[in-house]
Amino acid sequence: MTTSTPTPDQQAPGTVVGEPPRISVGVLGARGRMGTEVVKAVNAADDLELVAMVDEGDWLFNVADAGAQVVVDFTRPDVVMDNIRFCIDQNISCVVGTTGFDEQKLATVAEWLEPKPDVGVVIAPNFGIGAILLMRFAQEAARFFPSTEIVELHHPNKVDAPSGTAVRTARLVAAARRAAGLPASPDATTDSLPGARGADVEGVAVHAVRLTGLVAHQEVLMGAAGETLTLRHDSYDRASFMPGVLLAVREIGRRPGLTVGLESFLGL
Ligand SMILES: NC(=O)C1=CN([C@@H]2O[C@H](COP(=O)(O)OP(=O)(O)OC[C@H]3O[C@@H](n4cnc5c(N)ncnc54)[C@H](OP(=O)(O)O)[C@@H]3O)[C@@H](O)[C@H]2O)C=CC1
Ligand SMILES: O=C(O)C1=N[C@H](C(=O)O)C[C@H](O)C1
Repeated sequence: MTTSTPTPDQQAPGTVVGEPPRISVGVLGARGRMGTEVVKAVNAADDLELVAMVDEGDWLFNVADAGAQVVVDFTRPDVVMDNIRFCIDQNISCVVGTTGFDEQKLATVAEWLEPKPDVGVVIAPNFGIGAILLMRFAQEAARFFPSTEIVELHHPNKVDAPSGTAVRTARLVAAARRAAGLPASPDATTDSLPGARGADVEGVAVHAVRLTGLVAHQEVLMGAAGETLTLRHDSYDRASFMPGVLLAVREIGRRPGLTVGLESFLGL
């Protein structure tokens, strides 16, 4: 099917001719590592308009006063819930990349959204398309391997460990293992030094490396008798997260309620 823009004489009476209205976007954590990149990406997009930039100590009402329709949050796990609550109260949809969400926090956000049928919130631990695909591949492969461990590797200033992506990947792998009726992993969990075997996320060991020079990387290692499968994703630049963030900003107005992960926005 081909489409063309109607000329003024073909236009229905009362229809305004011209570009569709731009989506007004506010950024929380705007001067942070991710926020800076989001500001750049929004400014470069013809269909989006940056209307507010908020950091710690700034007046959060700025985003509402500026008429933001969508807020993007890359702040800190200890402040993100207050930000989401504020936005929902103000009928502003949210695209949240900040990490630190457990089932209880997700349920709380879903509850806040119940009386707000026009507000959407998407909470995604990773907006990188490759990272999202890695999670899906790990979920698919998990049932074929008795052993799975996850190694996540990040820049030294990361605020949390393990990463939100690694925790979500481990939970998806654990769910796939349970669904397939796999017994607990056969791998020894004893460590002679505390921490040597990593963190236990629903029976999946997660190891966190922090290293100058890295950005965001993850390996999922799976083992069976005589073979291993290694899935690896590397974000070498924070630009890698931007197509996912912009997709979420454009889509969230059409997706009321809570969405966890970007998978459904990608048709996965
Ligand atoms: N989902 C994804 O794809 C990705 C998620 N992340 C996650 O995003 C989060 C941020 O990461 P990163 O950008 O590296 O962190 P930074 O520390 O670089 O940025 C956080 C920013 O948030 C600001 N901030 C702190 N408190 C508030 C507040 N109450 N309101 C508004 N702004 C506030 C900070 O300001 P100040 O410095 O003045 O305190 C800072 O500018 C982390 O949870 C990280 O894991 C990161 C990359 C990708
Ligand atoms: O803090 C980061 O940098 C990142 N945080 C997210 C996470 O914790 O999973 C996403 C990505 O790994 C980068």
